[in-house]
Amino acid sequence: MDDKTPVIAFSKVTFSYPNGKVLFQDLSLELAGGSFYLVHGPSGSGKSTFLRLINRLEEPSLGQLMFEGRPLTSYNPPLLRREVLYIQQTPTSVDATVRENLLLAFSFKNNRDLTPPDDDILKSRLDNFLLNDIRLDTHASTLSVGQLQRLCFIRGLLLNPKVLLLDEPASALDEESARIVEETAERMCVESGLTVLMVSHRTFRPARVRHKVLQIVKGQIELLT
Ligand SMILES: Nc1ncnc2c1ncn2[C@@H]1O[C@H](COP(=O)(O)OP(=O)(O)OP(=O)(O)O)[C@@H](O)[C@H]1O
Repeated sequence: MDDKTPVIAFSKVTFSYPNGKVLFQDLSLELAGGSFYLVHGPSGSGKSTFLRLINRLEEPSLGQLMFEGRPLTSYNPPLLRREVLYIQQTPTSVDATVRENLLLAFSFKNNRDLTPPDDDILKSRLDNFLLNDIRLDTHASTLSVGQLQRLCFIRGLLLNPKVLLLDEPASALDEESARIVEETAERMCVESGLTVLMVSHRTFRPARVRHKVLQIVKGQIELLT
């Protein structure tokens, strides 16, 4: 892949749910690697669906998507989802400790090539997100929604994705925690070349990187810079 290859490309993508409602019609769009995109649009316009198309949680009815110049369909979905990571609005956990939840993806067969981080690293990540009073042996079911939302964010970042799809990552967070999540995504974009797409109803605007806005309007997406 050369520098000019878009990290994600939509080519004539049409998408509708089984009830027939067409959300995207003949959509073509290129997203540049290492950029920070805010995804805007009215409620129900398709922001979550747009993100879910990018890591194959939804499949287009027509057209195709590419990741780093290759059709999404040519990737093994679990490996694709490791590099193109979707963090959904409602945090999810398994019935286990905080440590086991953080390391969940490392137990998957497809991720056996990855080295799981040790407890010191996990603790420091929790500290960075104002979760310093949570022990790794704590059962995840005792966490609040806001704490779980941060846990899911940390868990995703441990996989070092290339593209981060954030669907309202701060919806359950207080102002300080929300800023930490948003600024961490921004810092990783600036320092590690992570491509970020963020749906957010907050007024967050990245300060260190020139962001772009993807505005969903009537089945199309306008790129505003
Ligand atoms: N699984 C589904 N089956 C049928 N329709 C769906 C499904 N998921 C979403 N929709 C519909 O598709 C449309 C877009 O939903 P989506 O969640 O992508 O919008 P959104 O812009 O993220 O909304 P919000 O800002 O309210 O979260 C909505 O009208 C929704 O009701």
